[in-house]
Amino acid sequence: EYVWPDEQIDELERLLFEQDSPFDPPGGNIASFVSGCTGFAGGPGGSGGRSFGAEWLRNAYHDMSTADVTAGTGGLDASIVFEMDRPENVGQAFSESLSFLGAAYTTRSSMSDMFAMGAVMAVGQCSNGNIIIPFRAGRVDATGPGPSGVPQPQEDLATHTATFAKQGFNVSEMITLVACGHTIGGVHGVDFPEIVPNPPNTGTDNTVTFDATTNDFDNSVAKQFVANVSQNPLAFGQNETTRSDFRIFNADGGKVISQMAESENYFLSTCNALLERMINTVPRSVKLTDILHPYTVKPRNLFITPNADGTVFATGFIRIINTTVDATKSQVLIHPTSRSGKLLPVTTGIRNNRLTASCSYPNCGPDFIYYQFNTTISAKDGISSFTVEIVDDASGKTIVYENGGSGFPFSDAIQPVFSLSNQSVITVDKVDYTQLNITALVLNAEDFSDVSLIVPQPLNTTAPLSPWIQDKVKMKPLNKIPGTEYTLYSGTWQGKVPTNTHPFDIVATGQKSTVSSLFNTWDNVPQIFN
Ligand code: HEM
Repeated sequence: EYVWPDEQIDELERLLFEQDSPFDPPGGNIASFVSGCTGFAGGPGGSGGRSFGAEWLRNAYHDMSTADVTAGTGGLDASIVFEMDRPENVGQAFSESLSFLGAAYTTRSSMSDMFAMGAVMAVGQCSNGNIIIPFRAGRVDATGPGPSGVPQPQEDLATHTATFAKQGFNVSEMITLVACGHTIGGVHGVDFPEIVPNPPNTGTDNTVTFDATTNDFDNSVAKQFVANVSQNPLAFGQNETTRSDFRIFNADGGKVISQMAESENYFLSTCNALLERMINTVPRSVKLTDILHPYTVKPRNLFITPNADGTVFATGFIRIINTTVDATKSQVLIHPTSRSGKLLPVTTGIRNNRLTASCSYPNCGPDFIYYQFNTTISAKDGISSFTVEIVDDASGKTIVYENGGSGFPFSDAIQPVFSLSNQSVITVDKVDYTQLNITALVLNAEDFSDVSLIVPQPLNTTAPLSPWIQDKVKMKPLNKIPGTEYTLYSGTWQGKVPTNTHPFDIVATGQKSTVSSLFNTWDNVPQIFN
C-alpha cells in the first residue's frame, strides 16, 4: 500500500485510474480520445481514416525503436519528438500523440511516461479491456534526438531481424510484436503512396486497414493472413518490396503467426507480455517503479480557510475504492490530529452521488466514491493529519486507514487560500498575460526568510519538449490574522498567453525548516473575467 503523498506516483495514478473524474474538465480525460478505438473523423487535428489509438501505439513503438539493449541506450524516452522529420517517421501520428498526450506532461509525469501510458490506454480501449498492460512509472525524457533505427517496410528480412534484435526481441518476438501492432489502424495512402497508390477510399487519407476489424485489438490480422484473405497492404500490397509483414510473418515458416491465428487467447496474452516489455524498454540508467495500482484511500483538494474568530475551516475530499465502502451501509469517519498530535473531534464524511470516478474501459481499474468532509478547528490547535475510518453499519466492522501509520498529512503550516486568490488575463501593450494571484496562509512566518510562489515553465518554449524550470515569484507578507499565528502572504505570477498552467507550489524556507504546499491545480483558483 502506498503512503500518500508520493510525488513519483500520485499524478500518474490519477491519470491512469481516474480517467472519468468529477474534478477534471472533460478534456482532462486523455483516454477519451481513444474511446471506442474508432477513427476521429471530425476530431481536433484528426481526419477520417485515422484512429488515435493506433497512432498512440505506433508512436510508442517508434519511440522505443531506437533502443540498443546491449549498449543500454535509447528506448522509450520521448526522443521521437525530436525525430519527427525523419523518413522513418512519416505521418501525423507522432505530432498528434505529442499534442494529446503532451497535455498531461508535468514535472510529475514525463512525456515518455505519457507515451507509455498512451499505448496502455490505446490497447486497453481497443481490446475492450482484454489487454491491460501493467504500467510502471519513472521514464526519463531525452533532451535531443537518438540514433535512427525504426524499421521501414522496404527493408529486407535480415535488416528487420537485426533491428529487432538490437531492440531486444528475437525472431518469434518480432513476429508477435508486429502482429500485435498491426491489428489496429492501417496504412495511409497520403503518407505511403508507394504502398497504397490508388485512392481506395478518398476522404479517409486513403487508408487501407491491416485487417477487417481495425477498431478491435484482436487476432483477425493473423487469421486473415493465414487464411490468405488479408487486405493488409504490408502483407499482400501490390508493391512487393514493401511487403514487410509478409516476410516477417513467414520468418519462422509461419509457425508463430499460425498460433496467433488459432488462438485469440494466445494472441492476447503474448501481445500483453511483449507490449509490456516494449514500453518498459528504457535506457539502463532509468529505474522504473513497481507496477502502479490505485490507492485504496486517496485525499484530494485539502483546503484550509482562516476564519475571523480564531478558528480555521478545514475541508477535503477522500476518494475510496468502491468495493471498500458500501455507499448505503458504510460510514466514513475522519479523525483529524492537531499540530501537536492531539486527537481532534471526529467528523463524518459525506457522500455526494455525483462524485464518483472510474477509468474509461473495462478492467482498467476500480470505481471510486468520493466523500467530502469539513470541520472547524481552533487556530491554536491547528491540524497536521487525519486518519480515515470506514465503519460497516450492518456488521459493525471497522477499518482504519492510517496511511502507513502516520495518517494522511494535512498541515496548516502553509496553504493557499483559494477564496482570497484569483486568476485573470490582463493586456499590457496589446500583449495578453495570464495572472495567477495567490494568497497563502503561513504559520509562524517569523521562522521563514522566503515565501515563494512557483509555477514550473518549459525552459525552452519553442522546443517540442523541454525540461521544466522553476519560475519563482517572491510572496509578500500582508498581515497577521488576529488571535492566530498565521500570516497571510500574497504573490502574483504572470505568464504570456498562451500560458502553461502547470500546477503551482508554495514554499516557505527558513534556517530551521522548509514547508510547502505542492502541485496545486489552477482549477481551484477562481477566475476573474475582465
Ligand atoms: C518491421 C516492422 C514494422 C514496419 C516496417 C512497420 C511499418 C508500418 C507502416 C508503413 C505503417 C503505416 C503508417 C501510416 O500510414 O500511418 C504502420 C502502421 C502501424 N504500425 Fe507498424 N511497422 C512495424 C512494426 C510495428 C510494431 C512492432 C508496432 C507496435 C507494436 C507497430 C504499430 C503500428 C500501428 C498501430 C500502425 C497503425 C497506425 C495508424 O493507423 O495510424 N508497427 N506500420
